[in-house]
Amino acid sequence: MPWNARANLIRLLRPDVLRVGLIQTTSSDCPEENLSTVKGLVAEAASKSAAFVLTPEVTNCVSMSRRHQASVLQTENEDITLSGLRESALEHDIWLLIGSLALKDNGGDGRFVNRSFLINPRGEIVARYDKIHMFDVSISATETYRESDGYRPGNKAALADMDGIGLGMTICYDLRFPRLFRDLAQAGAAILTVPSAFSPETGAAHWEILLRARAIETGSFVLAPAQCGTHSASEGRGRKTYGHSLAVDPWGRVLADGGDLTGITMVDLNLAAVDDVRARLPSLSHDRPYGPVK
Ligand SMILES: O=C(O)CNC(=O)[C@H](CS)NC(=O)CCC(=O)C(=O)O
Repeated sequence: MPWNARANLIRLLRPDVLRVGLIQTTSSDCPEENLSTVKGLVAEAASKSAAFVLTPEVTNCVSMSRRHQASVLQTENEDITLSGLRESALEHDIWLLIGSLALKDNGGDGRFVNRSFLINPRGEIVARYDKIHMFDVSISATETYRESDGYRPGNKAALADMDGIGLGMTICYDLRFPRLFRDLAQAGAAILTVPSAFSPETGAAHWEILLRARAIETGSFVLAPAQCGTHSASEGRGRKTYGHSLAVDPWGRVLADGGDLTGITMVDLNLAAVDDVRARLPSLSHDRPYGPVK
């Protein structure tokens, strides 16, 4: 299909081939600064002909200080990152997954939400997903996280329609819950997104193998844009993240790895691989009932 043959259909490089840009950043705890960095990277990905661009978890603000978050985070309606990146999608005529934004929640219980957005080339929000599984983990004495102290978990899976491509939306720690990925794929997802801010320790041990496992189990593409490096913090302790934004094909092959540094990783997805792999190895349709485990 030629470029822009139909305004309502996603741009393909050639039949079945979707060009994707994974953005890897080291977001600070300053939303204005992060927005300007990410807008630049989105423009760069678009100039390299990406039709679909993805940003990591908490694109707008990486902070371990609930007090600082309370002073800089905004509600969805006010958020400058959301409005700024919707403009970028429109300007560059791309689909955009904002991996997630930390937001104040209207009418919630006072906690923030960790929310992913799919934006279409007209700059409209077509899907939202609130992270379901909270990273409440003590990896070591110095490495502890209590995500549910600050964030209210979601309770709804999100399957979005990206011009006919089923997109299953997840975030970071969700990666450890394979049933969510299976449910999304069985409901029609061909691409599963896992925007992340993984810890360096668990990242080195688990990141690639879990992403590849989710791709293999579901016969889907897995796209995982990630935060990387050492995040500066004006308040509270700083934080390090693992990086290695990854694109995996439905056979479990790593198509691209963003390494340790900020920037864009471009990758072309041959969408026909989804049907091809699922036809050759149809485990996604081979579930059998087995009753409760006793
Ligand atoms: O806290 C925020 O502002 C945004 N949330 C995150 O960065 C979350 C909770 S700390 N990170 C993860 O889920 C990493 C999971 C991970 O590293 C693993 O599963 O091993």
